[in-house]
Amino acid sequence: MTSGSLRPLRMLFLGAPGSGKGTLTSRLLRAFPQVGSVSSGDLLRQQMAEKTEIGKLAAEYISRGELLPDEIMTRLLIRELDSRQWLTSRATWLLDGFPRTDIQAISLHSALKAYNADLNLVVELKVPESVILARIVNRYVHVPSGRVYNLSYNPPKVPGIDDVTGEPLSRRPDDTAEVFQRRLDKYHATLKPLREYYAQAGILKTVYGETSNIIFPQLEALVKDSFAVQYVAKQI
Ligand SMILES: Nc1nc2c(ncn2[C@@H]2O[C@H](COP(=O)(O)OP(=O)(O)O)[C@@H](O)[C@H]2O)c(=O)[nH]1
Ligand SMILES: Nc1ncnc2c1ncn2[C@@H]1O[C@H](COP(=O)(O)OP(=O)(O)O)[C@@H](O)[C@H]1O
Repeated sequence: MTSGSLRPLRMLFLGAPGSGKGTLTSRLLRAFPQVGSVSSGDLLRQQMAEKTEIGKLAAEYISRGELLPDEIMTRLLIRELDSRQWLTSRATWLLDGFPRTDIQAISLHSALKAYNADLNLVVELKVPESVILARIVNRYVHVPSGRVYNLSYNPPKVPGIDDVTGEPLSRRPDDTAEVFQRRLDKYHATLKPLREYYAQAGILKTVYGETSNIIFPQLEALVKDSFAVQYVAKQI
């Protein structure tokens, strides 16, 4: 149910690579159809597939498990939010993968403040590293849609083929054990100041679990109870 007193949801997902941000975002959007989402990683992979200038640059950084420069990512994401008409106090959206550094968080805050459209919920996913390392080797993605599969957890109906479009799935160039470890190290290095920034702002919440099925109900409750978002029947 929506109510006048509750605010539109503007949420950021924080979580280690492979912790389930993409998976949980898809489930949240099914439960709350009004919410839109932007994944910075998906945006970059689409740019890479289209071989744009930024896509070629992204390929270099992503293959090394390094973060792209803050100002490039901030410009890309603000442009994306603007193109979706989300820079307004009435907008409801979810960000996955950006901001990822405190510099990006400060830049996003100053951009959104001007529209009275700032983030009002940051959720950190806490999943044991041993669990996520095992997932990465089985991850397949459908780049155009951002849909995520896993050979053991949620395999495609037809091997190597996206369930919805019938287009081919692909492995991510940064999902090798070596590059993944670098991304994990980078995540830990950038998380602390980012977590402190949002804890200071009073909008940081944490959800825990070894599986997305354990985490999802925690997420659903966080969103349903505090924000003006339409909730459709429980997702099976
Ligand atoms: N075994 C298992 N795999 C999962 C679970 N949740 C997500 N996955 C898979 O683990 C991989 C990482 O999930 P993803 O949503 O891409 O994580 P992200 O990198 O944080 O966006 C994907 O292949 C998912 O299909 C889970 O609860 N159990
Ligand atoms: N906000 C960002 N700042 C800098 N680089 C980014 C950002 N978002 C994504 N990237 C680049 O794209 C890669 C893939 O991002 P993403 O799909 O979010 O990966 P994961 O969630 O598995 O870490 C990152 O490892 C990084 O190289």
